[in-house]
Amino acid sequence: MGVIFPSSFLPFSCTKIFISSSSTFSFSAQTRFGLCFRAMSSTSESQTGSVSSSTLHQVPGLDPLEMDSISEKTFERYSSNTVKRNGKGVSIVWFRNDLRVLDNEPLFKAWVSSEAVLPVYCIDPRLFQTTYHFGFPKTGALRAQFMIECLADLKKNLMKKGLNLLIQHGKPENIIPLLAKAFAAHTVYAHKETCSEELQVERLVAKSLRQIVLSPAQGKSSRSSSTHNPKLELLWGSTLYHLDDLPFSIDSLPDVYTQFRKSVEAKCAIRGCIRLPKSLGPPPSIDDWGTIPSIEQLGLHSEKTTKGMRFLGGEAAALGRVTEYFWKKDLLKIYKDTRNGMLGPDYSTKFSPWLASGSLSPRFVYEEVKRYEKERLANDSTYWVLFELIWRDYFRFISIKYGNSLFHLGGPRKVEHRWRRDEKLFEAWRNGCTGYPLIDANMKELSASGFMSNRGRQIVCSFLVRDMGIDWRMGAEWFETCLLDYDPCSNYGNWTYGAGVGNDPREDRYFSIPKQAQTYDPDGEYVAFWLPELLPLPREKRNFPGKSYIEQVVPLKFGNTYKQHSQRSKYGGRQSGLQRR
Ligand SMILES: Cc1cc2nc3c(=O)[nH]c(=O)nc-3n(C[C@H](O)[C@H](O)[C@H](O)COP(=O)(O)OP(=O)(O)OC[C@H]3O[C@@H](n4cnc5c(N)ncnc54)[C@H](O)[C@@H]3O)c2cc1C
Ligand SMILES: Nc1ncnc2c1ncn2[C@@H]1O[C@H](COP(=O)(O)OP(=O)(O)OP(=O)(O)O)[C@@H](O)[C@H]1O
Repeated sequence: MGVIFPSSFLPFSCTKIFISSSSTFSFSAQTRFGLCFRAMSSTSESQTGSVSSSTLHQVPGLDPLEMDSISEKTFERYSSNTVKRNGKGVSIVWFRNDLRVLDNEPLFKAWVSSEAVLPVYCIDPRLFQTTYHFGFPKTGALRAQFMIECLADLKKNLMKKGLNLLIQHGKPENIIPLLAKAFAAHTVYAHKETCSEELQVERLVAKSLRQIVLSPAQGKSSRSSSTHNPKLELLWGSTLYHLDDLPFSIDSLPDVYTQFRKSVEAKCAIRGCIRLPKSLGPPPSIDDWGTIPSIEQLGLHSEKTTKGMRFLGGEAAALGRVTEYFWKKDLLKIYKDTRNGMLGPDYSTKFSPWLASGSLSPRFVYEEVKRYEKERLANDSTYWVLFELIWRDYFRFISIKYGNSLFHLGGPRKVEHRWRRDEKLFEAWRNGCTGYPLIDANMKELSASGFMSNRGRQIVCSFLVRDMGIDWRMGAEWFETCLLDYDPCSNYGNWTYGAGVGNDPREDRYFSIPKQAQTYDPDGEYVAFWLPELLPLPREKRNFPGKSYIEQVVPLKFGNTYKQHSQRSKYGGRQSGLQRR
């Protein structure tokens, strides 16, 4: 099919970047291999006590050949010889936040229903504009880099399956219909999203496809004798439990997590992963498949992670991380005991960046947990990973039920509260200069690596909204910029929880900094890693450095020391301290 394409273009205006960059780093397969990383041993640093403030961990800590071999074997294990193709003409797969081959239903359906599949990814300029209220970069450089790596790996994996990935720069509603017309595609398959920005794009794509008229003579796609429009078929595929299998309608989805979890666990089964044939080819004939952009072409400056964790984007890395965490390091069996850690790659799975980009299917994680339980052991820890993944499901389904109120100041419960928008305080929080080492270390980790532990996220969220009294959406939007695993449902869902405007049965989720420091960083290893100036202090002083550290920008709501805090609580302070879940 010798069709001439609209050539790639870059309609982006340069976005202001908030995090400064000291060096340039342009991704290529070669540079990825060439980077110097220290591989992790099977125990985390916090367990061994050997913290070096310059440590950089690649996640996963596997070499590229090992990752390739893991993904080959996994694809092999998940391929099917029995599925049959029975369609005509061309179908399009519009990739969105589902940058994977394994367990990808749109890809499967497109293959079954056509003679040729055209996989497309549109680099949407809106993703590189600014956040809704406070004008931060919508996508920070580290997540953009991660996305670039995901695209490179997706292209590679599709090529292994006999296809390719067409990369186009522009809005899907402009590009997809042009392609549908050029290839006389009968259907565009994609995964369904739930938040209004993504839903709006779906509506626009559907609308512009309706304006494309294909004659019966166009392509081999027409099954009828009359003219027709290409269809947009949206499929559910981002959660463990399928939307259609929920035991309640979305309107009556339980607001309380525990009720939601118990109900789905009792009444729903998790569907098996979709199995694809070994080859999905041939693709339609295309002269120019487009190029994966560099970070600069996205209007951003490259940033290099030099300490902490450096996550590799892509499905091969995602499958590698599952293998590393479950099978190689055998960490699944202790997950529940380690998951509240903050330092190093091994206290928790670190699956979230790949889950958010869709390079990893939660159903695949489920099947791996079950395999591990069968082949190694089943305990509270093996179950707890699923428990946490159900939180992810919960926030996604809540986003359908509550729509935009998830993003509104009063949250789903429409809570009235006076919030501050003190820029100076916010800047201190964002830059990690609050005078509280635990807050500062976490915020520095976020800026430097695009990641923060769940414990850290809860602590810095509580500090911003409770101790500083700042509009929680400022924090949520900053997380939106920085997080590699940014996902609107999990991010805004957790922030509404932390701000007390979500559906949390515990209304005042206050985290006492001194108590959190004493419980989760008793030797100050975490804070000394991110704030090396604290390293010379005695371990018990690192979280309580007094005048030897920068001045505290606000007092704590319930006092500055753990002791004081306990006394106040006794005399009527709100419930605080350890907030495990
Ligand atoms: C204020 C705040 C903002 C957050 N923003 C995001 C976000 O944008 N994207 C995101 O994926 N997670 C978010 N989380 C949830 C959680 O912090 C991360 O999913 C987790 O830290 C990722 O690390 P992990 O993969 O090692 O998690 P693990 O502890 O290994 O958990 C396994 C998986 O379970 C899911 N999960 C665990 N905890 C939660 C949770 N509280 N909510 C939803 N899913 C969960 C994640 O998919 C995670 O990968 C946020 C939490 C808070 C408190
Ligand atoms: N994927 C997403 N990422 C971040 N924010 C999102 C996403 N999808 C939707 N939103 C948020 O949803 C909100 C939609 O705002 P909008 O004002 O259009 O909603 P609304 O319900 O009409 O609000 P209002 O009632 O105040 O007019 C914005 O805050 C926007 O940032």
